[in-house]
Amino acid sequence: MQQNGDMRIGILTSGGDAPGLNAVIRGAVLTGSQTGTADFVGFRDGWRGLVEEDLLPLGRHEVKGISKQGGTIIGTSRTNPFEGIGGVDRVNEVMKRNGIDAIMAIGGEGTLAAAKRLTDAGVPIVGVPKTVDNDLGATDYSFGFDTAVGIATDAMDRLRTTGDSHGRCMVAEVMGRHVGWIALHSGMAAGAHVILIPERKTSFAQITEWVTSAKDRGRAPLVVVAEGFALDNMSDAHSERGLDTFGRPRLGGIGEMIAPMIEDATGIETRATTLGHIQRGGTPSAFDRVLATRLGMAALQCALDENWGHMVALQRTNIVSVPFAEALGKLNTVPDDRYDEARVLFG
Ligand SMILES: Nc1ncnc2c1ncn2[C@@H]1O[C@H](COP(=O)(O)OP(=O)(O)O)[C@@H](O)[C@H]1O
Ligand SMILES: O=P(O)(O)OC[C@H]1O[C@](O)(COP(=O)(O)O)[C@@H](O)[C@@H]1O
Ligand SMILES: [Mg+2]
Repeated sequence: MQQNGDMRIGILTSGGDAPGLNAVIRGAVLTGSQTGTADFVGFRDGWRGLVEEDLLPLGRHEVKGISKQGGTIIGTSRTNPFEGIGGVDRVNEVMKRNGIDAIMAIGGEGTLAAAKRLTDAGVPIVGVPKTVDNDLGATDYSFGFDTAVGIATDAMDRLRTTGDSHGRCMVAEVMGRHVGWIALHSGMAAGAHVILIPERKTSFAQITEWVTSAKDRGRAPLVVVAEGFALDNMSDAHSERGLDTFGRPRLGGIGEMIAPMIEDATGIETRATTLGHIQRGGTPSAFDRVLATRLGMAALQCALDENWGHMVALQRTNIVSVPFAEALGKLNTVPDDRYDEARVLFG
């Protein structure tokens, strides 16, 4: 690891939490301490802690044993760093007063968009991609996704035994606002008879055909649906819970919506389960802990190299760094051939 003297870095976690955030923090903090290259402070609750100057110490002691803990020990929020008392001048002032040389921002596309605006204005920031949905471009996988898939698969295995016992159709709704990676992977792993993802609008007639064909073979049909899925006659994803703090529709409820429709159309008793935030909670998988630790270590190196405006990413098995613009350029959607491959086994 390059020695750049002591750099003081402020870490923040922003946006929805994801299992592995703590492992990123630990990876960066321990490496800085071990190599004598950097020390760290935390900003509480994402950009809020930065603009409101709400800091906490982040040394070896604070990160002891946290890579197996879900959530984030420094808190998260959806504060916009440009709103209220925020803005570039305020960020510079808080950094200067606290002797902070650089910021490590761990977040999804919203957080990285904010980070890009600040970096473009001269604030030294490096990024770490975070998304359970796995929807960020430029990184093959992000931590949290593997854990979410594991939790969803376990839930579906359980839904299948109760579904089999009653001969029911079970509908499982999983996360996935714009992309269907969690649905595709957990659905394949659990042997679902139907997988519905935001990238592929599907007719209700096609869904009932798959459900009926599975039932006719003596199976209890399992339908996996991503929260962002829309039927081919719907213009937007189903939303019935108002807006989030950033003004976006809160998704969820498509499973509950289609379950009675399936029952009415096929005569098969149908139940819906929404997995919701269970997918984001608790212990990260070993894969996510390793990925998150490596990303934290690499993000520190990115800062020591003064590679501002870059985020670290997993490409094949390597950790690389890419400009924010590249990461934000395009969503990591499920390619048609991956969906078509799974579709062969539907019904
Ligand atoms: N273009 C932007 N400019 C400034 N702040 C932004 C921008 N986009 C998002 N943000 C801030 O970053 C926060 C986190 O983004 P969000 O999309 O909610 O989570 P994530 O980073 O997980 O994708 C948002 O609530 C918002 O306050
Ligand atoms: O309930 P919250 O925190 O507003 O978040 C819900 C959204 O966050 C997500 O879990 C995605 O989070 P990521 O940004 O980690 O991909 C979506 O699947 C869901 O729509
Ligand atoms: Mg987001």
